[in-house]
Amino acid sequence: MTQELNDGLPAREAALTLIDAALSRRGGLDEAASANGFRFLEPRERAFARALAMAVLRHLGPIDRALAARLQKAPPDRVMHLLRLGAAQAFHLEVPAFAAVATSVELAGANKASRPFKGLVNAVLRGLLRDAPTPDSLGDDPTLLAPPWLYSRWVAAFGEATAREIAGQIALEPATDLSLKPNADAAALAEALEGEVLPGGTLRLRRKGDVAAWPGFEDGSWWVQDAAAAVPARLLDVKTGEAVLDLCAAPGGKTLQLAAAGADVVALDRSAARLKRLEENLVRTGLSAQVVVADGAAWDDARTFDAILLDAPCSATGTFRRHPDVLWAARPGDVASLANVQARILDSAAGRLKPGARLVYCVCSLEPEEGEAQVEAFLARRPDMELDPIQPGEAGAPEASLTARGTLRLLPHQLDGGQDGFFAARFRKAR
Ligand SMILES: C[S@@+](CC[C@H](N)C(=O)[O-])C[C@H]1O[C@@H](n2cnc3c(N)ncnc32)[C@H](O)[C@@H]1O
Repeated sequence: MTQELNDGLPAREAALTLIDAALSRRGGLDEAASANGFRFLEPRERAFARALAMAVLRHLGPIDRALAARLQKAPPDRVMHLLRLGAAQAFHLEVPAFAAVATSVELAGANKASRPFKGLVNAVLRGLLRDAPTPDSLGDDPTLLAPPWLYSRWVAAFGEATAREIAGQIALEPATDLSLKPNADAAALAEALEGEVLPGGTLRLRRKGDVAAWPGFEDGSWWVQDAAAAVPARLLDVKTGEAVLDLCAAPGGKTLQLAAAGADVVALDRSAARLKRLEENLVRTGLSAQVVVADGAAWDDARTFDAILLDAPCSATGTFRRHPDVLWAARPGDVASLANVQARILDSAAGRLKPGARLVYCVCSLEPEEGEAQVEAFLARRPDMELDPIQPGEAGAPEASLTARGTLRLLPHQLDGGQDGFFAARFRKAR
């Protein structure tokens, strides 16, 4: 083993931890990435470990299928992750085949649980690289990129052709999107950051790296927010001085939009830890909001509002471009139980609106139970609420995302370069 390959071993070992955490529990990847063992790696190693784990998770379906064809029975988890890591490096990260194999074999030998499988790791990876030398020959077919149960749901909801388009986005690395403060010079920032201004005003960049070092970060001219995630707050069209409640606010991308538009914002969330990030974002951007830690369904406060944004907790299946782990950690029962939570918070939101006030409900989910079905059930429960149809081209949303009902079903492939999957609907309370 050369020194150069040895240098990459801590990052690869850390990647194994990330993969294991991502596949074993919801939120596991983020948890593992903020654990001390990971944070104390050199920044370069940390970035490499993350890139390795992402490459595995973005291509997990096809990689696992190719490996399964070479394994008589499933090996222990660590061995399976090592095989996945070897395959992802060789097929998707331009790591030379010999290095992908040698480092996986070395790491197999470094641990008691995987040591007996050193020979298997070597043989399986060598065979795979010999017989399937390109990602295409590995079978990087969109229909394999999502877990089968989720893919079947997307076929049922959107049809086979659209489900393929959606799933095809799983393998692609997303751009970085920025939301700009209204007084920021979009053209100057676009030039400085080599970005493109999208309809609606999001600045899309291809650059990677430490965003805190980019022009405009320190002076709070922008914050990172996916193009689709920026749409719902625009739909509220808030005015200076309006009383606005952001009912599931943290880490605060949408609160910043509402505050930047001049509204008097209450930013509520159940998670104090996530609200800390929201407060840091407010300080950096020089914006203000009243921050409240509470359960949005049971907040003991009698105030009513001109507008409410409810970006509800959800299965987050639409965020797979940056969080491919959500696809593999989600369980079929999650959608129904989250839909119940959403309904409770929606009802609470309706009770906090002034007569004639607006409510925007959104979720970063691709699942109809959390979107279209949630809207119909809410309207049936609340005769005092009516749908306020969204107009074509409103808020910078691609026209293809507008449904016949006047809600938005933003799908990942509907924007050149991709976007998160989101659902949004706007309601108005009777006067
Ligand atoms: C999709 S995220 C919100 C993202 C945020 N709107 C933004 O743009 O940055 C959902 C949030 O709902 C919060 N949450 C979950 N259950 C809640 C509840 N019952 N009441 C209030 N917040 C809740 C979570 O802590 C999480 O921060």
